[in-house]
Amino acid sequence: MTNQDDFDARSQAFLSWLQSEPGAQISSSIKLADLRSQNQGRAVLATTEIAEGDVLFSIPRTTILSVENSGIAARVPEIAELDRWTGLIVTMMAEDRADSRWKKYFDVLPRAFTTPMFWSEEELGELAGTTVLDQLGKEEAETTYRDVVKPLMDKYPGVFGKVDCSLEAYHRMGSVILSYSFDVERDPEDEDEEEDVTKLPEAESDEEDEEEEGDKSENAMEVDEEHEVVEVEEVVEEEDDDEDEKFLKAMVPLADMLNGDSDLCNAKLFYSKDQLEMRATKPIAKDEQIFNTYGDLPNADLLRRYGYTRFGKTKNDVVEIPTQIAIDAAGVNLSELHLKKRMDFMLEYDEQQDEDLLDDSIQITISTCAIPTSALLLTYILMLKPAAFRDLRKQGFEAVSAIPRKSLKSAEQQDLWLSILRKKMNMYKTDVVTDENLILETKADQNLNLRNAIEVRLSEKRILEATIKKVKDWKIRVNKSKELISSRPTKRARMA
Ligand SMILES: C[S@@+](CC[C@H](N)C(=O)[O-])C[C@H]1O[C@@H](n2cnc3c(N)ncnc32)[C@H](O)[C@@H]1O
Repeated sequence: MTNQDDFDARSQAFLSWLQSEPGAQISSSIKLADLRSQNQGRAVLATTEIAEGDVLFSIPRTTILSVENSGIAARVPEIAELDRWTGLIVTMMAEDRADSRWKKYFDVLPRAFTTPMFWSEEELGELAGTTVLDQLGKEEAETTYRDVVKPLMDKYPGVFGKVDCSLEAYHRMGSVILSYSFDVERDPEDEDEEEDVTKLPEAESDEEDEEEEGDKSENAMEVDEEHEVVEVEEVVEEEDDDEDEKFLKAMVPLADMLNGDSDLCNAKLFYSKDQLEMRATKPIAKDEQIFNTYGDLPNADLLRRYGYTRFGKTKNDVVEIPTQIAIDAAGVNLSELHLKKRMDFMLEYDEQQDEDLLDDSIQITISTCAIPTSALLLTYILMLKPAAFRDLRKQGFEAVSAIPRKSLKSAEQQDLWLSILRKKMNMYKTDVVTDENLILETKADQNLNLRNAIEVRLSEKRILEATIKKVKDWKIRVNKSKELISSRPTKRARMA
């Protein structure tokens, strides 16, 4: 059998299996297609014109692959104690066998990935300076495998004796879940009407949360009173206990065969009590690809989670500067004790005012290319002369919020931020000009990983370049503000 025949046969067998599941329905207006030549794997295409609101397919809740639907948890009670993520990994490792109910589904799930989790050390080196490396979580995952997953599998040879229990299989399932799973609300009937829409477990800024909410309510469609459907979110990674209770981490066959594109998204998954339904959210032309959205993610996140980048489409990109770099630079003249006092003050400010001066990283978005006010406040407070800091502390947190914005853009801050931005720029392996040349000669079909790495790091460096220019252009009215100490390290600090 040729590779192509095998690919097509798997797609066909998968669709036949799904159609045979009681209650499952797949419209004849869609088909699975092979877009491997475009590095997009399987994809769903329209076979006819589709109207907005049309149901493309409907999957019973009983068909989804989840801890609850698999019989494994009944034989391995410890699975109930695991977090949703690890629980599903362990369940899927046990289900990945010839006689599994989901065998035909496993046959179309990937066994190889283009995500950096599977890159060589040399390839990872190409991502130096980007946030992808910090957020990879490979060591953490391997610790969970060693300390939790492997001992559990060894304890139940009757369940795991004949399946692949290797670290590779564990990483593979983790990656499948990261890029294919959904968070499905467990029991929509228990919810207040207002809260029917699934929420993103990952904490975004308040502003973004509000936007998400608005978006979802707009998209949530009601069919009729008994058959209410609400939108299901593509999975995000972070966990907390509430989310564990409310949302089921699940693999939804066929729903996960839609590729993602936040600009071209024309379908969404909605749920009712018993079914999950993929519906067109726009009119779709014959032969058009049907896209879901994975959210407005920066290319760095698309690469880390899904193994692709949107070539040249950078509108969601961000640069993240570790906050520690700003603290080290701005606090260079402070003794350990004084630095601690200021940090404590800001920690309390963050808690009480719901601000994020001391987040792990400072994010500069491509849409602003500007230092966030919270970051300017952080370095401003660290650079205050001792008497000015004592005054500020005495006046309390309202005085922090009332600091005039123009004081934040002083000559001292300008010097400091230019040095921070340049430091971040120097963390990348190459400079902008080198990458601009390199990207032209690095073809995706010849070296996809390198091409993706260049897409991510070049965009980040361009954001930094634009931000440096903006900071240089700050309109500084007073030459030297009296309340700030110079950002330049003193002799004592430099020697230390
Ligand atoms: C939920 S699956 C979609 C189905 C997948 N194409 C397949 O063959 O099984 C997500 C994966 O599809 C690929 N993918 C999704 N959207 C893509 C896009 N816009 N461009 C390139 N690859 C994409 C990535 O490999 C991603 O990890």
